[in-house]
Amino acid sequence: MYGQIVRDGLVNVTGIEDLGLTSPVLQRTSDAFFKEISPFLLHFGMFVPTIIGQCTPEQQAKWLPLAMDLKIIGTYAQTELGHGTFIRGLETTATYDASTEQFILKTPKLSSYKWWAGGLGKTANHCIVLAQLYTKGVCHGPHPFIVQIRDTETHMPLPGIKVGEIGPKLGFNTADNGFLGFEDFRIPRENLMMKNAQVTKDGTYVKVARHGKLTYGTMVFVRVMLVSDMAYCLAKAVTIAVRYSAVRRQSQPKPDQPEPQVLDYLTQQHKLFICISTAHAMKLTSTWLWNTFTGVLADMRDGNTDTLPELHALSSCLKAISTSDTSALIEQCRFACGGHGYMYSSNLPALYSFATATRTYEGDYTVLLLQTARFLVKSWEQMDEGKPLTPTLAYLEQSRNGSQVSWDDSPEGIVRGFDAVAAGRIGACVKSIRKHINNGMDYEDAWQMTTVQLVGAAEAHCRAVICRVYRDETARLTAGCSPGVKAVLDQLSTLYLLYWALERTGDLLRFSSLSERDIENLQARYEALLLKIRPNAVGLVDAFDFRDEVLMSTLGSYDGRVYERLMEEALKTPLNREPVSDSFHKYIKPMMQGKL
Ligand SMILES: CCCCCCCC/C=C\CCCC(=O)SCCNC(=O)CCNC(=O)[C@H](O)C(C)(C)COP(=O)(O)OP(=O)(O)OC[C@H]1O[C@@H](n2cnc3c(N)ncnc32)[C@H](O)[C@@H]1OP(=O)(O)O
Ligand SMILES: Cc1cc2nc3c(=O)[nH]c(=O)nc-3n(C[C@H](O)[C@H](O)[C@H](O)COP(=O)(O)OP(=O)(O)OC[C@H]3O[C@@H](n4cnc5c(N)ncnc54)[C@H](O)[C@@H]3O)c2cc1C
Repeated sequence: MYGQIVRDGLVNVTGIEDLGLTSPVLQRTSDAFFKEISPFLLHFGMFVPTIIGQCTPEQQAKWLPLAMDLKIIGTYAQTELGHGTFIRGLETTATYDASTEQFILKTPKLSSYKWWAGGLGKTANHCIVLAQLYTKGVCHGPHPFIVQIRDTETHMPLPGIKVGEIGPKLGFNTADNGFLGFEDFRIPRENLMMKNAQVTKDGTYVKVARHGKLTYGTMVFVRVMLVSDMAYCLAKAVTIAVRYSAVRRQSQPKPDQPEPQVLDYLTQQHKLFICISTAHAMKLTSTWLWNTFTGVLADMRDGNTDTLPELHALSSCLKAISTSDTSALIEQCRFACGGHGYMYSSNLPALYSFATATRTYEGDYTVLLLQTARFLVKSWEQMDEGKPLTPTLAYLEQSRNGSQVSWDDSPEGIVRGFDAVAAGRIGACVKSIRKHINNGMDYEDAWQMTTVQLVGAAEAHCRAVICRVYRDETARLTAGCSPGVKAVLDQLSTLYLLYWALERTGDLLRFSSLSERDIENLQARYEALLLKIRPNAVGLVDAFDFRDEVLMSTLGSYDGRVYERLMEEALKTPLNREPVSDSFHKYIKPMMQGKL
């Protein structure tokens, strides 16, 4: 299994590199090789971006060509057995020895061992290691180091290195996630990645970057990328589920009628059409986020880090919500396919196991939403002090006078409704924190007592951002489309708004003038829209344009030969090589004969 996945991975990487293909094609072409994950994912996904983001030009000149030519294979080892979220609590140390101009790496306890890095177990010979930097007896916090861990000729672990694979997981079982321990392992001073901080030969620590969190830059980049990855992953899952639902016929609602396509059931449309809308919503939002990200990078190149906090807040909540929504909706796609959706050959289990992992890695869902909440509360307090708000928080102004937003069920009105919900929930959090403080709590305890509400406020803010971006970008991009295409894409964006308005009626009743009758109207409009989308459902997923080789699904292939493909895959199962398993003769027959 591992050998084959490495072979496929190299064919994929070297083949595409030779063809000089761009990342979208890389993304689609890669998926034609793996149902799960390549052991080389972290090399290109984090090792190379960290060299670019954390190394000086001189260091890049040394390491980047080696990495891009696959002369070294890397990964990103930050998480430890004992710490993942709390980076400032990482236990691996890098202590500078000025007499030899080296750092000494140590994992002092079992809990200090690096754990999880993709490709670390058996594939990588280098890695980025986040370690607490000590020099002249002072700890300067977590810093990135580039560390060779295996001999590039023999691939044997270097002396002082303990490395191996962490074992089976829910998914990602071809990712070769590993563990790594250091026993007084020495690396040259130059292996500290010195773009944001340096250590001179005599051990003097020099802070270069104005912002203390630029070390975390790779995580922001990956979070931004993951939003796009989620759109792509969900689009594959809903392509499989909609195509299968068009082929599958089941039950007999009317005695004199043939069994209908299950796609004709309104409940099936309710399960699946939000998945089509969400794939579009996340793709458009990810492009908007990417443009925001590149804008902040440009500002930072000019020495201006003022826009970084908003980018951190946006990337955190959009990564959390996109991965959470995608995990839930891919599972919904599986549910929609009945028993055959549970077959590994459907590819829905593998898509689910990938998506649900993203809810955790690169920042746990709750933790990242609390990071966004921290920014929202600070923004509210700045608004109270009369300071200007950042663009994505302009809606807070509407809540300043505390008046309730009047409900308007037009698409723009619903977007304003979500703004009102976000503003109201943030305001409620601020009120809760202040109440606890007035009752004698310190700020940290008052914050902790409000965290359940804070997570909800961050989710509401993120939903409001997605709704607004999805609607605005759809309007902008369909301006030049044919009326037919515009109508269908408008239906999808309206469906997203109606779906989430119905999911959040409690909040809308609390923070707008929404009435019971309005809710009835929303429900009726939603159901009517499902029926309108039905005729275009298969065309909409075909438009995602996944080749069968990329979908890798017995249920989602373009020709619809579902039952033939299921049987073809079943007959390939090793257990079907012989009519009678040798376990019969070894165990079952003796048992039947009372001889066990
Ligand atoms: C081709 C591309 C392909 C991409 C796809 C690749 C897929 C690869 C597959 C799998 C890889 C998985 C890899 C990993 O999982 S790597 C490990 C990821 N780990 C994490 O994400 C850890 C999450 N934890 C954190 O981010 C932080 O610990 C924290 C939760 C933010 C808390 O940190 P800390 O306690 O230091 O921070 P505070 O809460 O006290 O905040 C201090 C101030 O710093 C600001 N801050 C925090 N983080 C950032 C950041 N990333 N960027 C900018 N600013 C940040 C925070 O807002 C506070 O600011 P303030 O002004 O409010 O004080
Ligand atoms: C498939 C996969 C691949 C991975 N690949 C890599 C990799 O290549 N490199 C790497 O370095 N890491 C990798 N990781 C590790 C990943 O980054 C961590 O698992 C993730 O950051 C979460 O940290 P944790 O596991 O310590 O969970 P914890 O933070 O211990 O979370 C446990 C629980 O505590 C809660 N919690 C934690 N802190 C707070 C808080 N402040 N407030 C409220 N609740 C809190 C969480 O919400 C969660 O419910 C990978 C993980 C997975 C699953």
